[in-house]
Amino acid sequence: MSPEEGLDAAERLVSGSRWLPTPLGMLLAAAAFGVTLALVLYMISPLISPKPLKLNGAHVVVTGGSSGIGKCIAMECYRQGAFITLLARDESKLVQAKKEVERCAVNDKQVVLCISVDVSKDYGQVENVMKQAQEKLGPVDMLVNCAGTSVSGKFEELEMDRFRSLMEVNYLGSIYPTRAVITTMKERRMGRVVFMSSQAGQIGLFGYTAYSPSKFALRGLAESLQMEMKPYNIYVTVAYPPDTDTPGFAEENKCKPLETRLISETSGVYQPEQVAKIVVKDAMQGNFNSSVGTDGYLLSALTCGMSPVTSIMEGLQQIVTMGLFRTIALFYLGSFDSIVRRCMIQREQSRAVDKSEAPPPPQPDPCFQAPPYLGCSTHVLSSRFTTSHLVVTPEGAMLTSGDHRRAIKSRVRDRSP
Ligand SMILES: NC(=O)C1=CN([C@@H]2O[C@H](COP(=O)(O)OP(=O)(O)OC[C@H]3O[C@@H](n4cnc5c(N)ncnc54)[C@H](OP(=O)(O)O)[C@@H]3O)[C@@H](O)[C@H]2O)C=CC1
Ligand SMILES: CCCCCCCCCCCCCCCC(=O)[C@@H](N)CO
Repeated sequence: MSPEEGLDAAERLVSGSRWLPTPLGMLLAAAAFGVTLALVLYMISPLISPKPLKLNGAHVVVTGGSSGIGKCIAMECYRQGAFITLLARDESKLVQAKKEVERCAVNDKQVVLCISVDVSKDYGQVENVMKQAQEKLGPVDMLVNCAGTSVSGKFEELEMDRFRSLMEVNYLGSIYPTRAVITTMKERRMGRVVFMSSQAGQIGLFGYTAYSPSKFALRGLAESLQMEMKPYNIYVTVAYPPDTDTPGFAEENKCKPLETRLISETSGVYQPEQVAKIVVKDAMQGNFNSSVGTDGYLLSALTCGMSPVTSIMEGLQQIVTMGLFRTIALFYLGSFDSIVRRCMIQREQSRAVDKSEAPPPPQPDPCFQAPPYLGCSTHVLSSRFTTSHLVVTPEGAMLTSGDHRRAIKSRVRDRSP
């Protein structure tokens, strides 16, 4: 080879486009790497995921099992062959729920037991009831703490006693039943415990100064308990449902501030059957987190904090999406603040009109918690995410769009002579 030829060859090597990565080549390599990584992660994910619990023949205790979400959870478990104990206070509701659950039987050995008890008052009583249930149906495989209630209202208008009573029912009412079954679960080295929090247990909202803390508390309890119980193969699930169409929800709506209503509308209203299906599936799989709907998914990813992960995919998703979701969240927060501000301005304007133009309105329904307004005007409260028509009636009621509006209308009709 002459020196010129050698130089030529070297030049070809340096500039040799055949060997240098092209953009397409780089893309392919990245894709191959991504696919391999996903495959490896998928293969090792069962190593950190718990072994699913089979419900066939299992004993499931559902507190608050006589109504709403709790009743639907009991029905869902019964459909999978479980034996059920329902706990709640009102005996007639329990008997009615027992009948409904029994209709979901898949074999003729299944039993529904119901016992009346207040889960929030006396630990001794709750312990006794759990003993009775375990004597009849065997050790508890899954405990679903669903007994709970909600009250909304402005901080300074809520009765002082509410702050204590919500903490008692929603928080202590979950501690007592859990404490009563956990020792046996540890001995058997198996079990599932579900806590029913709420999306309002992930974000503090206008009107929920008494309710939200009682649901946030469950998260702290669940994280601590999970760390203690993991070596015993006991898995804890915290469920964070959005508004769900239940008797409890209907009751709550009677006295809900407009702001709370408008903000909650963001994530919609779900059916208890939908919520129950998701919660039961997550509990069986031993997932720490159980969320419902798109907003539920966003909220859970965003508020994962130091909570345990139960699959590698879940962890990866959290890592990748955190910044983006926080950005979206800032827009949501902005829109919630704007709802609150507009409602306040609205009230102040109506109050001013009220002062300048007497006659005094008829007795306002204290449940609306809105000062009496005069005149009938339509305003539009809108944000990027919520658009609702706010109608101020002569009686002082504020009507919003959709179902709430119809519901309130009928209430207004009922009240008028
Ligand atoms: N519906 C919703 O929009 C949402 C609800 N949640 C939560 O889900 C759970 C169930 O709600 P939902 O189905 O709407 O409620 P419901 O009011 O329809 O049912 C509540 C159940 O809990 C029982 N209960 C209440 N207090 C006690 C008590 N002290 N001791 C024993 N049992 C009690 C009730 O029976 P009894 O009164 O006879 O005792 C009833 O069986 C609650 O914890 C709630 O906070 C969370 C997010 C959204
Ligand atoms: C990326 C960020 C996404 C943020 C989405 C935020 C959505 C907030 C909606 C909160 C709804 C609260 C429902 C409470 C339900 C409840 O517990 C009561 N109904 C009980 O009766």
